[in-house]
Amino acid sequence: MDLDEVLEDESETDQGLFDDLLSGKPIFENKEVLRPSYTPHELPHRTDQINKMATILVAALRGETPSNILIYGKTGTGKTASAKFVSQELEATSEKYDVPCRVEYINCEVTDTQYRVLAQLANTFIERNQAYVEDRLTDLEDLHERARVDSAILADSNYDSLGDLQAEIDRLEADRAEMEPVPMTGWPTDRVYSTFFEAVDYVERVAVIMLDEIDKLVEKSGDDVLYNLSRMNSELENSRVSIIGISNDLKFTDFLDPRVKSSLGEEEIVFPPYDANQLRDILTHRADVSFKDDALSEDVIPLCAAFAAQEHGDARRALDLLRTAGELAEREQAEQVTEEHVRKAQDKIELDRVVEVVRTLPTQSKLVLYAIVLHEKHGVRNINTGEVYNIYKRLCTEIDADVLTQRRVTDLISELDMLGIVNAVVVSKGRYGRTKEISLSVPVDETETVLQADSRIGDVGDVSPFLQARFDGDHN
Ligand SMILES: Nc1ncnc2c1ncn2[C@@H]1O[C@H](COP(=O)(O)OP(=O)(O)OP(=O)(O)O)[C@@H](O)[C@H]1O
Repeated sequence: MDLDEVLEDESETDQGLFDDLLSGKPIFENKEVLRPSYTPHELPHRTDQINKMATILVAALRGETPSNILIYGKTGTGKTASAKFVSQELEATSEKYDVPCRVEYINCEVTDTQYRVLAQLANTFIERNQAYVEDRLTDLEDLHERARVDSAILADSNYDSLGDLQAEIDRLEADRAEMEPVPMTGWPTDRVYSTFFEAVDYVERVAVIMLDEIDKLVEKSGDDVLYNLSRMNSELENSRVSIIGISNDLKFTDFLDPRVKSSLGEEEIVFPPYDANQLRDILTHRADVSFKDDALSEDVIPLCAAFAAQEHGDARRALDLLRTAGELAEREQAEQVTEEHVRKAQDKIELDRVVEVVRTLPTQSKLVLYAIVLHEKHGVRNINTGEVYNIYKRLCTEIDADVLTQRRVTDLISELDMLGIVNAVVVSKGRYGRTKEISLSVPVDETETVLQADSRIGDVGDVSPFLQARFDGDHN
């Protein structure tokens, strides 16, 4: 087949679906760098916090117990990224100097009960101990082989005789047989705790336990696990445990037992929100690696930084905006990312947030919201609670759901208000008292689509004739 034939042949099978998309100049050099999962090697404007953490944790490298640390700061202020960066450095240095030091990271939003936290810790240390025992056994069995040929080599070891050596091998094998992982449910908590305790104390080491989103753990399961972890050191013989707690919520320690509170908060490090200039630096650092040269027009980074600074200085939001703006430009096959793309990205992120919030509402709240949406769709705004309630009741009957009292519905409306989905303002009606005027703060069509995607709400039949009559009656 010559070239012409190949081309002709290809044109028959290849519809050019991807060619168009590939033909534009690429915007990104490496998009992964803008994703939340990426841990940056450089964290501008966090030097003070990183140095402070390192000054406290260096004790671990001296074989001492580092003070416990509590890290506070709003979302997206670099707490997790900084703590992970310091942990990686700590473990790397501990390997370099052969000091046994381990950092265990636990995300308490996922691992949110005392049982799960202890089980995860126990299993990690059991795995480490198993690896340690395997290595030791390999070395000792090798020594045993060689000593059987020439027992003189034992003089350089810790063993006086082949019998001693064999006894140590037997002991390790017995330990190995006993190392049983903790199941993810089913054991009494005491047993999980003592298994973790024995696992961590099996060899000499400093274990730094990093509890990210620690406030979620306390909220869900109380402070027992923190109490148990913080008093372990007085009973451990070989190892030491130190805790780093990370929290968005400055007030969560109010709920702690005073002993836990003072032990956990031995050192406190605050991560303040970033201002627009700092966000600009952070974005510039990341953009250098993630975008092609000249892919960003001049005002893109300052605008992303300004938008994110308005939202409590959140670096995650700033990076999301930059990545989404880049993706929108890529989709349009634009040569450059522009201010317009950033504005569209801002709208898109906001809409995604709303969709997520609405999608995860409980059914009753969805019904109340649907009642408000239906009013808006019929051009009726600023309705009062009674009007919402009437349609809500009708919707409940349609899908056979329990009908809540008007008082409960009022509470649900307040919750929707707090989530930023509706706007409920109290207005005075003179001598008729005060009433709430409720309107939707989010786009009506998208909200309706998300609500209808719920299988129960999707079952609502055609309510428009009923609604039309009602609206006509009430508002004309
Ligand atoms: N100084 C910085 N330099 C570079 N990237 C940063 C910096 N601070 C934060 N980031 C990035 O911002 C995103 C959010 O940071 P991080 O997860 O550390 O925030 P956080 O304070 O732990 O937030 P949350 O409490 O919501 O978990 C991550 O992608 C992180 O890499």
